[in-house]
Amino acid sequence: MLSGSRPDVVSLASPETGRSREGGSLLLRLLGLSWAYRGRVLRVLGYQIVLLSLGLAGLGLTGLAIDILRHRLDPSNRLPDLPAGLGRLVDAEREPMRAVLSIGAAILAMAAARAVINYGYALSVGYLVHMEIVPDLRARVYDKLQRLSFRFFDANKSGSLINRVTGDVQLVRSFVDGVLLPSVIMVLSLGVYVAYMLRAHVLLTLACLAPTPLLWIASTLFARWAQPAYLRNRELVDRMVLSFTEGLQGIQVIKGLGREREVHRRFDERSREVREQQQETFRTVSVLSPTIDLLGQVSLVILLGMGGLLVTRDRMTLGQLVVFAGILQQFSGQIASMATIVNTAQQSFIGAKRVFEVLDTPVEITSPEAPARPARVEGRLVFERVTFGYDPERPVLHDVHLDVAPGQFVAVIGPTGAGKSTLLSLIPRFYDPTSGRVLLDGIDLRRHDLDQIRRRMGVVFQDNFLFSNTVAANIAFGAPHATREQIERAAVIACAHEFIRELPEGYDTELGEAAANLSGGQRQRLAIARAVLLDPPLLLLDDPTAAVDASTEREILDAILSATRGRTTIMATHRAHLLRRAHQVIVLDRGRIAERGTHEELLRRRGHYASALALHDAHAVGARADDDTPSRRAAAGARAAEDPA
Ligand SMILES: Nc1ncnc2c1ncn2[C@@H]1O[C@H](COP(=O)(O)OP(=O)(O)OP(=O)(O)O)[C@@H](O)[C@H]1O
Repeated sequence: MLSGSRPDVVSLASPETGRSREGGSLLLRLLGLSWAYRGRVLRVLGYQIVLLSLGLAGLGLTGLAIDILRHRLDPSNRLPDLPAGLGRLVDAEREPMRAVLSIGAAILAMAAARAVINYGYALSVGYLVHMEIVPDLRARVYDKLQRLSFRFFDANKSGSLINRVTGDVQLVRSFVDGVLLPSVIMVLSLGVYVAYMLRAHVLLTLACLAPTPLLWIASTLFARWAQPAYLRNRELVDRMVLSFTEGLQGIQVIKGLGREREVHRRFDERSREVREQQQETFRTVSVLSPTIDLLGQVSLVILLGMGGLLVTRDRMTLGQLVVFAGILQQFSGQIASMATIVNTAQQSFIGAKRVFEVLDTPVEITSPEAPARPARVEGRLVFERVTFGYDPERPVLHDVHLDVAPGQFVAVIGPTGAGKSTLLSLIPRFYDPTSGRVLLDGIDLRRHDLDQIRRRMGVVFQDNFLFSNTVAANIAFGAPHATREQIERAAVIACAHEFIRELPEGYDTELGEAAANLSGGQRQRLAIARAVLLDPPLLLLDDPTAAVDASTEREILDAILSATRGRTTIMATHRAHLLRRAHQVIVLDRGRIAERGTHEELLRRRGHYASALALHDAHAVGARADDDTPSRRAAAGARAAEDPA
């Protein structure tokens, strides 16, 4: 026997648990992710190496021009050696101005080349992050969310999930274009600059680089502060997004109860929390950049003092000092960009942690390695001593036994919270039992191929989601390759064909968001058509008449009865019209089967069943609770049984 799956943690890690996975492993993982795009990353770096070389060559040429001019003004100053190509074209000794102008033209040509290469670089980076990394990662997170089990969605708020697919994926992307590429470029440039400076003057270089360790200290201190601040920010944004989506999804209730102001105020509060936290973060982040900038300027002051001394003592030419200063300025510029890199890195680590949490969550409900794939499903369904709890310590179904023969119609009735929906949700394996087994045609559901069994079950809920697409596409949602004939046949079974034909464009009519342009009864019939499209041997209906008013109930009842014909059907319902037609009625009470039998048998017993029917009847007519004595309930149950619908 298979044991029930009981993962202890499906909730995404809290900040505390998340911290253990920080640092090195996160960085390695991000590097691993970037490795998948190494071709384009290398191309982008190639562009940068060319840009760097051109920049350095331009600076070197500027130094040459200055030294040629110095020699012209005072011939005792050494005339620099021109690069071979330029030396052959012009004699700097005899025609210094021509030499300077030629150098100027070369610098201009190189600047033009840099502009073109910069354009190619920008395009390449844009393509890499926006056309490759973000869509790939978003698809991976979305795909994982689709495969995760209901337990995961019970434990995690939609605001946080939405934010992970949208904002956090962008933060992960920023690791590539905001951290990895700039860091490699920075290290490369700094390496070249330092080599260049060392060649010009070792002591001067070491003196100028003396403040550099302070930069690392500043960055480390910042990183330590920033991680928790950025994590808190993501959580606050989660709450704001949740408040926003609830405001949209619950708009009917909000307006119905006149609570717009209250809801607006709550959203404002969430938004204010984000704003205030961001403001605080911004204040601290803003200290980093000037600090690093200031340290860079200290190097320049050292250069001016020491470099000036070297020139006056003729240990260095003025041109060399100018080139040195230019390179040091570039060096400081790169160091200043470190502030942005460190800041982006902290944000991308937090985003990555949250994205990886989703990607790493184990998929609790899966197919076995070698699943049973029976060619035909007869539809015999057996619950064998099934106990289940959303929290395994607190079962909501206790020791449930049930044997449903192929083609039988079983109705489940019971007071609210008795466990009817829960019982139904174990059949398509939305959850697995904590103990016991559910068998389909004698095989444990957990041994079946998950997709195959789900495709062989039609499911209709109390309130069914329809997509903003055509009527036909909605009916064929579970079977996109269904023919128009199959779609229409399903609609006929669901008593929906007539009203669909009367829609402006029939089956091609576009439904609005959540099918707001249809009535409740019409929406429910489309859901029934969707469930019966591929003629599933099993049909599960969870109180399908609950969300519709009395006037549309009759047409749905006909649709339901037509859909159940010839299939094993399990339906949670309180409708006497349906209960009377069930082969077996199960009465659930606090997660246990309290009674079972046919409608008539159970009515005669005047026990739980009669009470449950009566309770429903009493609610339906708005009876007062204090009238709800057992004898009244039984009598009302008998009345409900007479009710044709
Ligand atoms: N996703 C969930 N997570 C945790 N507890 C849940 C979840 N869904 C239902 N429950 C709890 O399980 C118990 C059974 O709920 P269930 O929805 O199965 O009852 P029901 O008989 O279908 O009720 P109703 O007639 O009101 O739909 C209830 O106590 C409910 O609070």
